[in-house]
Amino acid sequence: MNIAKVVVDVPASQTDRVYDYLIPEELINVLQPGMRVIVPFGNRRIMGFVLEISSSAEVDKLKEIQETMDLLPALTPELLDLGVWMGERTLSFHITALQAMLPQAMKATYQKVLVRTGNIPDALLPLFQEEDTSMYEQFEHSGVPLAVLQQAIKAGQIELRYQVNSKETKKTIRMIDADKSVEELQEALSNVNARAMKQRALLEHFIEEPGQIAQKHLLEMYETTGSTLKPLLDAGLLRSYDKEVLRDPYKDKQIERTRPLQLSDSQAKALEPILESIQSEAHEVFLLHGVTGSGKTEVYLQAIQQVLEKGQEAIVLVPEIALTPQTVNRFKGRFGSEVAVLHSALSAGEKYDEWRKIQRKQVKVAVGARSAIFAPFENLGIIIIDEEHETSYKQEDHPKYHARDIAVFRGEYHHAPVVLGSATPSLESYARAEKGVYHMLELPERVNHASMPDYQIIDMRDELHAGNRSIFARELLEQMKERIRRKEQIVLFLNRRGYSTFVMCRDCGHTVECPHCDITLTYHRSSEQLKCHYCGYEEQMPSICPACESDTIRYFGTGTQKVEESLTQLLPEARVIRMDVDTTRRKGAHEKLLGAFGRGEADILLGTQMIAKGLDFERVTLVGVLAADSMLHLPDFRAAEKTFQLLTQVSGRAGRHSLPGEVIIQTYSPEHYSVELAAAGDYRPFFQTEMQTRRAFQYPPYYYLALLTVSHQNQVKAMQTTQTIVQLLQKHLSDQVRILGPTPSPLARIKDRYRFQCMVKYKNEPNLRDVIRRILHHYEDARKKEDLQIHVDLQPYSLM
Ligand SMILES: Nc1ncnc2c1ncn2[C@@H]1O[C@H](COP(=O)(O)OP(=O)(O)OP(=O)(O)O)[C@@H](O)[C@H]1O
Ligand SMILES: [Zn+2]
Ligand SMILES: [Zn+2]
Repeated sequence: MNIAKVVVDVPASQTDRVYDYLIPEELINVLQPGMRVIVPFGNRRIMGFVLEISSSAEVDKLKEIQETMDLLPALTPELLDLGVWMGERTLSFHITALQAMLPQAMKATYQKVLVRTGNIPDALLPLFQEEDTSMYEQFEHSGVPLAVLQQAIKAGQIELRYQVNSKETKKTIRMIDADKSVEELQEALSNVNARAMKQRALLEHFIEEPGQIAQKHLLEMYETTGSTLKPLLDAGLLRSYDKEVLRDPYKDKQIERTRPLQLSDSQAKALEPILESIQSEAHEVFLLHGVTGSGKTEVYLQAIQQVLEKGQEAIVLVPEIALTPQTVNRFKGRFGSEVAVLHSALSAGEKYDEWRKIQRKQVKVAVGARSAIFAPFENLGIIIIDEEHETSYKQEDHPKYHARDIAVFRGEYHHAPVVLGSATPSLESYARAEKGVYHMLELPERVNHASMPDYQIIDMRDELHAGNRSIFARELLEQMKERIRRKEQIVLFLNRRGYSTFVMCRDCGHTVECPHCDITLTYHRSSEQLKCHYCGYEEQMPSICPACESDTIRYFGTGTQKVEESLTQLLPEARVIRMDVDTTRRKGAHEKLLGAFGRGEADILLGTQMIAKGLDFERVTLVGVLAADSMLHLPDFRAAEKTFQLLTQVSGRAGRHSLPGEVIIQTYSPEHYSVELAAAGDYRPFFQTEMQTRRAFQYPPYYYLALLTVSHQNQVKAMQTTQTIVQLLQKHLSDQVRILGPTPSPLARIKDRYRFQCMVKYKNEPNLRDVIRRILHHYEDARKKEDLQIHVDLQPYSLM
């Protein structure tokens, strides 16, 4: 068993295979599948994953593995299997799929450090001496066999950490400890001037309470500063050093512990089959369809509790924008320090620390956005995907996986249930549940007998005809005044997607576009700049029209800033909190703003997508949607579905507790079924209507899609390549497929590259992946040498 099968970190189709390497003497019995190693490749040293240890090789002359990066596998056997499957499914390189499962910090350049975490064996003592850490290099020069170190690591006595060579990944705190015996300190104390009270106090501290203490804490305790400490350090009585700490971003927060609630009848009914699946270890996918405020989270919590009682682990996925402190606290409140949170707002280092807690089995629940689906648990008892319809569960970069598919893979592997929860399930999932592929569970009512809110749809064209040119319909303004009078709260939602503030000349109609992309520039008021959201291009807002030189060039559209200004004019008494990318850029800002709103420090919460989900505030009784149809006109077959989902979610913030809620929807398309049916608050009629459209136009869930996008600086080249690809597809696929294209992409040019696409619609095409793989292979040279790009997205969510 001295051969390792290795996938190397060279993402290209020629190298997308397994290589054999010889395991050197000192790594035999140390290397395990899932560890990363450094191997010679050509004339380079590169990283690779060990997939398997074997006794036979394909070829005779083998190169040797140079060193190992890990002493504990970075990927479990399950995740190694998943890597193969994911690579196949998403047409990604195997190495890309494997890398995607690790936290960012592990992909960067690193430095290995050994950290003392228990009583260490004698052989390793010299490495540490008095310190708690030792550079790995020292170990390499020590002559101690790797197996000894590995044993100590497995026994939890030492930990191997990757310190990324950037500041943010490593967090240390300054510690102070006595550097002399208690007797010596006592003697020193008698020599300290009696008037140096604070110095004496510090020395007395270490006499009475020997042991290390954080400097900050020590100084606070004795209400003194570093200048008191310094003479004691200089005299060698005390010593200071930095200690690495595992960051816990939620540590300092007091989170109130909660207990399981008495379930309503329908909650209990929904929980029952999930518990059964957990108990009997029979994998099943559940679709928990529950209206907003129906208590889905409580069902998740109680299912997780059962899993923990069985000694198993749980993954909970929440969309990025719903990963608010409020959401996190619901899990932390129930399971305390058993919970790790994987959130993209954390620094790379913080994320890495949370990941390590999972790897080291210090936690049992992982709550996080999409990539948390790869949490390296080995005894999973349940996977929950909340708001399962969210398109952010699909990764847009390679590997282009959907978290739902990964969840099902892992659920099958662990014989564990997967629970997909939503008030507005994706059409794909609901259709599967109707067919019996998924097990449908329903929560048709809100908890505590709270009723669903009342709806009003307001046609903004009527407002205009009646002479109202403001952003707010008269009715909405009246209702807002009323709520403020009653000391209730209001949520105002403005959908920014597809509704940007663009600049147009009133005289000639000229709009200012990005010189590199076929898209209008967006006006940013704070900097008076026009920006391109695709390539980052910026220019000064012009004062005269570049086309006709008239000075009537203005910005159009409604941004949150503009709404806020209007509110100040029309409702000067209202206290407004605005939440958008601008006001939440700073770390912790999100939490602060929501906290203030929760404490009633504002009457109106005005925001974009980020306030649509997960918020549960008792006094919110009015929700206003300012532009319901802004998304309807996007070139996306899911436009109606997304509109319906968003309207339902936002509306769901109103009247969740004892006070009744009301929703006012402003729109220019009041007759559109997605607006009407969202107002009716009924999912099924929407599902049925939308399914008919999908069937008629041959879209999912009736058909599968593959989207190929070709881009090149030369427009003709991009077009012709797409044309050839279409011909190849036609030749090699069955007659059942429909191939659309070549057509220019909706975003026809980005960063000076022209983009063309073709779309394959199919029901059953077992050859498809092979054919596409061959096409990609065929263009491999051109992609490298001529800078041709071909992107393949199977089951795409972004069609732009
Ligand atoms: N059995 C119960 N008894 C009392 N209160 C409950 C119960 N279940 C849930 N709640 C409370 O009801 C409120 C709404 O529940 P929850 O937020 O879980 O609903 P949800 O279905 O996840 O809603 P949404 O989809 O809108 O986020 C919460 O404040 C929750 O604490
Ligand atoms: Zn003009
Ligand atoms: Zn641009």
